[in-house]
Amino acid sequence: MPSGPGGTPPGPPAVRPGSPESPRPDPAVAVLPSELAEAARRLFDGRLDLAAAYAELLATDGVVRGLIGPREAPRIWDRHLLNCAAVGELIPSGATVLDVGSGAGLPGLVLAIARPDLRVTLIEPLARRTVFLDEVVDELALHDSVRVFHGRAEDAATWPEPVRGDVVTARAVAPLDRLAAWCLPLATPGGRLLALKGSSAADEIVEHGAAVHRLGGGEPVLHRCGEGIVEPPTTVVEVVRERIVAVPAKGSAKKSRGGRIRRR
Ligand SMILES: C[S@@+](CC[C@H](N)C(=O)[O-])C[C@H]1O[C@@H](n2cnc3c(N)ncnc32)[C@H](O)[C@@H]1O
Repeated sequence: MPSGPGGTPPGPPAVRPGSPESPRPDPAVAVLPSELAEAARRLFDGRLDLAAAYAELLATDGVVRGLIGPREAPRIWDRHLLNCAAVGELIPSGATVLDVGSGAGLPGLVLAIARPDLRVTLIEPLARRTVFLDEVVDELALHDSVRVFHGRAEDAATWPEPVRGDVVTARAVAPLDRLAAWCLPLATPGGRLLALKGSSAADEIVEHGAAVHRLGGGEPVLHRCGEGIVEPPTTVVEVVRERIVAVPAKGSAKKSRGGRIRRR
């Protein structure tokens, strides 16, 4: 898979909402292609209808509102839903998952759909995106397992009410050193960062391994998820939070604006 900016996998390119590039697509564009049906059945099991409903929301409202590019709509299943769901094989049963930089819900909402045993928090600083995420949670009735945190990962880590997860996921958000700085403080001790990466994953491990270690992470491990199910398999860098290191004082990094979790 080609890499996006910062050595990340190519997330859906954003377009301006309401621009002429983003007319409302025909929902039929999100229909599951027959050649992917078996993979989708394996990954979503009894929740395939829910996955199809999310695919349609992404390919219609998600495009119209500029959350994903119009060219992504026909490849929602292979590049986005199946690619993200494959990561579930690295997540233990009943885990608490934080998805940093969820955007339109990738991979967090996909994992919540595929794995009803998980408790998922979607962390996203842009209001336009959290409004969409809240609406999808409503529409798909995922309230019991999904909550949306409106704010940056750095804010979630230092919030008075701890936001912590056994697993912290991130796709197309930042290079590995920055991800480790944002995500390791959100992992419970012994918990893990799972960074979905593109073809630069191995190079990033070499480049940022020392920084990851300084931030309390163990040696990064490269995984290929969904072998024999999705093509290409999803490349994931796993980092265990081995040590607790002090979080830099607020204000020493990028200025933070606080965050909130919408409660129901
Ligand atoms: C390229 S998008 C990827 C979205 C989604 N993960 C995907 O794969 O489609 C990067 C997302 O990271 C979010 N983001 C950027 N900095 C962040 C931070 N410090 N904490 C949490 N999210 C952040 C952005 O708002 C944006 O939604």
